[in-house]
Amino acid sequence: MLIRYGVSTGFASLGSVKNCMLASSAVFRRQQFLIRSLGGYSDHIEPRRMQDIRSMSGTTFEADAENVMREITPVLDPSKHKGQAGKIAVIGGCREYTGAPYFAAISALKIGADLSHVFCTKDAAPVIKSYSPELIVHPILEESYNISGLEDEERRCISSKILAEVDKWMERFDCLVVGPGLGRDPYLLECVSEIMKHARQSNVPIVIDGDGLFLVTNSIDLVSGYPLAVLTPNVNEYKRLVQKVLNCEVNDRDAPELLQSLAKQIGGVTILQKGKSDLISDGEIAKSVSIYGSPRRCGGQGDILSGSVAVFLSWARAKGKATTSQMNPTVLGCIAGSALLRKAASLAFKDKKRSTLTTDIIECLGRSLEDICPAC
Ligand SMILES: NC(=O)C1=CN([C@@H]2O[C@H](COP(=O)(O)OP(=O)(O)OC[C@H]3O[C@@H](n4cnc5c(N)ncnc54)[C@H](OP(=O)(O)O)[C@@H]3O)[C@@H](O)[C@H]2O)[C@@H](O)CC1
Ligand SMILES: Nc1ncnc2c1ncn2[C@@H]1O[C@H](COP(=O)(O)OP(=O)(O)OP(=O)(O)O)[C@@H](O)[C@H]1O
Ligand SMILES: [Mg+2]
Repeated sequence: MLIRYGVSTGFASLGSVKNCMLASSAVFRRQQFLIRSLGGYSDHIEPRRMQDIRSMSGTTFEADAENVMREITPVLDPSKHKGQAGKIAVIGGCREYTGAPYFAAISALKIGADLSHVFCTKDAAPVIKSYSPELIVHPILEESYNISGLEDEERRCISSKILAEVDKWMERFDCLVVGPGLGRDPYLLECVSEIMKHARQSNVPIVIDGDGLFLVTNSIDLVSGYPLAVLTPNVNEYKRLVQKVLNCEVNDRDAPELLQSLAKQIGGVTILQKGKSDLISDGEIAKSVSIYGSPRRCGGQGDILSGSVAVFLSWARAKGKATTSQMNPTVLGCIAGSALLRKAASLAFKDKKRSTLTTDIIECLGRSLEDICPAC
């Protein structure tokens, strides 16, 4: 028997700035949100799903993260060749920040990607290389201070050389991570905008974090309507994004609804809102990951997350329709990346307590994944 559920299926209105400000009926909005979260596109809802919807009104959208990981993590098959488990590129690393791109890139390898590249500024490259021989580091990006005094034509020439260098590799990458330790130099960000446009033309997924979010918040067209874009904002980055796109303030009461409407408003990108619980939405469904992590808030954990999401998203895409959950691969990647980081942080904290650092968490990534998906 089908029950007529008297609400419109359209969630688009929630995405509008107007609705954000005129949030008059919390109950009505929650009903709409819950329907979408269950993947409901019809206005006919079966009784069991109605019950599900009611039971979810305590905002329990917890993802079955371990099953997601099991489903998308590839088996270690001797017939596979180098590269098939993932080729990731991090665009980040400048004079100030060398740790962040390293954390993202090395995390991708520790989880199981085969190759991890870093495209950074010339100053940052020797430092990042010295952290690890495993990373392939391209010293190609330029900041304004390095090209000051050059004519516009010469600057344009340098930009096109940078772009050509990244393009040589682009088609080979399974995912880009844009932003960890990128800095905010205007000339550098202009080049990175072009790199993102090329990635988009080549259908390469892009995880955007840190200063990449600063860039995207001010140039939302770079990601708008691109379903392979994943934004991973922390508290500050999320506030800035909401203010810019929805023209309203963040309010904890309707957090999942607001997130969902933000993702929808940016044309169906996936957003992983980091916090005490990580909330994930692609504008259609919303999930949370609340596995206990660590009370240590040392810098760099978001960088691990961006590298992890890139790997899991690549794996989820490679699985294609073979996953039973029917969820968007970008959402699956976010769920798995968030859960793994939290597990690793919890393991590291057990051992190191107050002295837990990001490098300790990275050392626990392998063991955390092994507990859920044994290699053999
Ligand atoms: N080792 C490295 O190389 C690392 C480099 N990194 C790179 O740095 C770049 C800038 O990224 P970001 O995260 O520092 O900038 P942003 O989000 O503006 O925060 C700035 C300030 O906001 C505050 N604040 C933060 N969280 C908050 C919260 N939950 N709730 C409340 N307040 C909060 C806090 O300020 P405070 O508490 O001091 O006032 C914080 O200091 C970017 O490229 C990134 O990748 C990092 O990845 C770390 C490791
Ligand atoms: N209050 C919290 N309690 C538990 N876990 C948290 C909390 N805040 C963040 N996290 C976890 O830490 C991860 C990184 O989030 P965080 O907000 O530190 O990112 P970030 O500020 O971008 O980090 P980074 O220092 O790398 O830039 C999140 O995925 C989340 O799982
Ligand atoms: Mg960050």
